[in-house]
Amino acid sequence: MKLKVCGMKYLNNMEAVAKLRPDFLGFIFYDKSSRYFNGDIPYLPEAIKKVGVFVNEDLETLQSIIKEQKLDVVQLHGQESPEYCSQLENAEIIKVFSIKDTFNFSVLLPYEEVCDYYLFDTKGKLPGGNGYTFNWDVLKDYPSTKPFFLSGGIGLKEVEKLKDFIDSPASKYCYSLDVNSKFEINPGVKNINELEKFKYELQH
Ligand SMILES: O=C(O)c1ccccc1N[C@@H]1O[C@H](COP(=O)(O)O)[C@@H](O)[C@H]1O
Repeated sequence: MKLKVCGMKYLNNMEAVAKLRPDFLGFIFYDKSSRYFNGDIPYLPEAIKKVGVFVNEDLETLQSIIKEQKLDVVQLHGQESPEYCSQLENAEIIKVFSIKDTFNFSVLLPYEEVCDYYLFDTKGKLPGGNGYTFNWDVLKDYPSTKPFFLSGGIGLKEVEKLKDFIDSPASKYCYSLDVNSKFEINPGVKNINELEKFKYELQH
């Protein structure tokens, strides 16, 4: 199972997280977020994919940020349409859907051909980074074969539940876990020891 660490903001912390070799590092390009990243992404090891997180961003602006920041992947966290996704170039696309207790999977259908991954997050007051888990049992009915990211409030306390999920049929197409606010000391500052512990505990 791959790991994405999202909401990176500060250089030293970014470098420390990168040493843990996550598969993806996420940068939030949404100026209303407390994790808003408005710098330049530094050089990172090639194996770590750089993900830009956007909420209903203007398409042209998004294209120029992809180019300037050399993003590998964009995570679309708003109400971006299938047409919007189909026009995007030069980055893989993660389309986000927010879930609480139930989910109508038919909304995925128009996105099947225009994005590379789905990400399932918890529905809350904010577009993302709410820090709550959703009912993962909903994913037992996942009808697609597209790889997805499991997100929303994942922290150290979820390890045992995650192991059960990973061992269950519901995780068949779960490609990566996505962590953010539950590993923070402050918004945008990740707790390295806790991330290390998370990686270790998931594997043992
Ligand atoms: O974290 C934010 O501030 C944020 C703002 C706008 C869109 C997405 C955001 N974060 C993403 O939300 C999920 C879940 O985060 P959490 O674990 O519940 O804190 C994650 O993918 C972040 O990338």
